[in-house]
Amino acid sequence: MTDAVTKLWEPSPDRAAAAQITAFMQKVNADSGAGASDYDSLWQWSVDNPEVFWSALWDFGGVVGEKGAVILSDPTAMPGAKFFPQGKVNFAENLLRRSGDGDALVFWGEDQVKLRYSWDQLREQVARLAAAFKAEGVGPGDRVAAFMPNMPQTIIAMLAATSLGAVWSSCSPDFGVQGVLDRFGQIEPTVLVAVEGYFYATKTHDIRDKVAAVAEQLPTLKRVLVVPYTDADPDLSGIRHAVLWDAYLGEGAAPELTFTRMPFNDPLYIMFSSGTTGVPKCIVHGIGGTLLQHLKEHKLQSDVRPGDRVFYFTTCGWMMWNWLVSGLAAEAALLLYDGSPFHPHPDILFDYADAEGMTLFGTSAKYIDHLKKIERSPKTTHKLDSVRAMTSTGSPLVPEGFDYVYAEIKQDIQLASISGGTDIVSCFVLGSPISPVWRGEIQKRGLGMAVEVWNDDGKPVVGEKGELVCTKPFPCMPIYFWNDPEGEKFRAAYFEAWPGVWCHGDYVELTEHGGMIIYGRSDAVLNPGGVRIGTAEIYRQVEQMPQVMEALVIGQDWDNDVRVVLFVRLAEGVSLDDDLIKAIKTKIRTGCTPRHVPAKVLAVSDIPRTKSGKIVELAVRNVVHGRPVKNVEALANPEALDEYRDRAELAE
Ligand SMILES: CC(=O)CC(=O)O
Repeated sequence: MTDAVTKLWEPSPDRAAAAQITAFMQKVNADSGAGASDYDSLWQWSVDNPEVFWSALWDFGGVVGEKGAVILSDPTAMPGAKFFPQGKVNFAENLLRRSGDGDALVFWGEDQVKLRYSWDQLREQVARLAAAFKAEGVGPGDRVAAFMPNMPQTIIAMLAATSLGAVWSSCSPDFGVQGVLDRFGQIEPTVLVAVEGYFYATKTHDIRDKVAAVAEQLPTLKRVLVVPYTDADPDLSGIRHAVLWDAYLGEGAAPELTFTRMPFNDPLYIMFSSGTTGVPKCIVHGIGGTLLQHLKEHKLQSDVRPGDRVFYFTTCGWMMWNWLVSGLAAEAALLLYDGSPFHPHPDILFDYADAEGMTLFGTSAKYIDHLKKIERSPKTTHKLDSVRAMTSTGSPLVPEGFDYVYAEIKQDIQLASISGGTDIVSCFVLGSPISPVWRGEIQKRGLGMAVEVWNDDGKPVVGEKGELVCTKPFPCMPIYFWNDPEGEKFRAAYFEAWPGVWCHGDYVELTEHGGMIIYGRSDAVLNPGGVRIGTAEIYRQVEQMPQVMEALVIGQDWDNDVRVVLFVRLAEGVSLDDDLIKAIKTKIRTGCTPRHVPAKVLAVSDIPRTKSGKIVELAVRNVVHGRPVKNVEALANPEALDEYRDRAELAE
């Protein structure tokens, strides 16, 4: 049920000609006879020739390291294929390839703290910290964990750890003690890097008690390195093994920075599944796979160039932080922000864009939806001259969100809705700087990613809804799950539906433009009367209504069938009377089909979400069915679930 689709943007011929992906295409045409003339033919060649493609990408991305003679071993084993099995790289070495006094990191902690590091200063800080870590005994394979905001010291610590071949894992300081222990307790870190407090929505949060409790319960810790953020001289007497950042880094001449080159497929990051279905799974990503994939996504798919200024609104508990920091490998400066994106006022990120010459503005669909709801018009209040691309993720960006960006933010911009996630620390589908943007569609499938949409019979379909699958190995597949020696949890997570094929769990449609529409998570699909409905189809309709701020929809088991139940958070001063319920149902009936119309519409004051902002349909479904919700620690607002429990309206 795709509407007539409008082309909203197209790169000018000059812009397309100057894009790095064009240079890459010319190179592989000349060197390897790729015969590509546009994005789609380049994509086809890349998935048909994975060894040539990923090897060419290594060269084009200027990867620092040793490639080895073998590009791909066991090419048909999935899982099991290995890219660059003899390759050796160091992640930090690749990110610190630039030097000089130009900006490498800029930081705004809301409007409270501003910091700036040049490439040389960044390198010096990394060198000091790496030497201190090394003296502590940190080496290859050891885990360094961070309980940190998205600030420069987090990146410095990651680079110092990975320069030594250590493995990095992070979560944001709004996590509760149990949430941190559920994650870091599994991976047994040697060092914890933490702040003493953080700012959110202009308030200061002192987290020393949380840090102390975490340190107490992580027996493997040798050191807790504390970054003073909200208080320059905090009392750390309650935190075992605590030392302040400056004291730990030391004074005097900085030591020389060296890099331990590690096997390409050794661990770099440990990420965590959102964990609302049990203790979070520890997803381990490899050094080389992450590096190569991010080089591709930055340079080719987002046209990030040396000297660019890349921003993503993220915490370091979300994989978009890992994606952002790799921008250093494309020689871009990173614009970091921590805190609320709406404080001290709703335009703060646009102030940041103008003040710092932002070139890529990365954000979430929820942020765009919210700006639209509160009727901001950044194009009239800000210049935004430097911004060439905007990316959106976290949940599907609806067609009206595309309209809003072009009408109210900027007309000449590549708007790339992107999607993949923690499981691959990157994207399956994302932007193409040489292709049009069609309303409501993610532009393209990522180069080298053999993404298809399969129907229930496991047949590829176009223009029909189905499962997003990837049929061939790709380098940024997790290398394994932590504490899963036989790989059982790993296989169960991705390869159960179709052996040998990655099934991502997204309910999607491949369009005639080679673009993708995401209708929601497959496990949240509603099934009234046996008809499959993606949750995003319903959100798209109700969130257009000014009375509705946000919505969450589930299927409730009812009378041997499933009925659709819609929860709405209403705008201030609006109440859910019969007229509004009728208007909501009419909007859904006319925008979708009678099958989509909810049997029940209920008002709630809050929508539960994970700490990275994703609404948790499955947790609500469990609460409504009286089933336990595992690991509520993963939620930003677990108390919100109470409103969904034992609702009398859902018993009749
Ligand atoms: C790239 C993404 O898919 C990010 C996310 O939604 O988690």
